[in-house]
Amino acid sequence: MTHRTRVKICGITRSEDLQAAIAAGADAIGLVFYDKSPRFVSAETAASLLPAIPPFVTSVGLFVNATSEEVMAIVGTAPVSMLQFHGDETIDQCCHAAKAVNRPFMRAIRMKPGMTGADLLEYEHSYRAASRLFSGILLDAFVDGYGGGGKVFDWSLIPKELAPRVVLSGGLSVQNATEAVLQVRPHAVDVSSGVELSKGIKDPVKISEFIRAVRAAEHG
Ligand SMILES: O=C(O)c1ccccc1N[C@@H]1O[C@H](COP(=O)(O)O)[C@@H](O)[C@H]1O
Repeated sequence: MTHRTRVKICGITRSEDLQAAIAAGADAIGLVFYDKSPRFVSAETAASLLPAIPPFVTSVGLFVNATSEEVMAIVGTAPVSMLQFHGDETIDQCCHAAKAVNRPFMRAIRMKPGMTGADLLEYEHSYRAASRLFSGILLDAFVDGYGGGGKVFDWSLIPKELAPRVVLSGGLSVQNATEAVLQVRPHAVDVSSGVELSKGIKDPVKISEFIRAVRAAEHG
């Protein structure tokens, strides 16, 4: 049986980009609540976008070093269905914030030079043991500014046994999506800058070609 690789389109800031992602078949929509990001959306903007997200499409709120109180305030206004912690948060901070809003969460791990597959297995194990709200790890390249840098990391570092539970991100695009899915066989892929016209502005053509490239790999 072929696995259907889930696709998250991250960094949506505008209604027309949201519509394009949904029409193309995205499984998840990422909203960046990090005010230093060019893809930042306020809780109010996010709240205005959320009603257009249909059932069975997950809304993901991305946070970088936010306090539990800040997460509570944002989710109170914009009730996303899942959290993504993409900064330097500790395990305790992630678990505490997720518990405060009773939402499942993903932990982004930025692949620092020297990080090994064993480190990834250890991270996953520690988070899983720490909270029932932990949903999985997202792997990204290590870039300045925490994320959205369009940089690819060495996929061969991902242990085979971990791949089916991983969200793969970092520099994915129409050009490498098929190869990424064929090589890694991740649970899901996450893309932001690779489907943009300019920072924070998505390209509907690139979104639909990206999802088509992922689907093509599923039969490869
Ligand atoms: O998109 C951002 O601006 C961002 C800022 C801070 C942390 C994470 C951010 N985005 C996430 O980074 C990865 C990789 O993005 P890209 O595809 O390489 O551009 C992805 O998960 C984004 O959601």
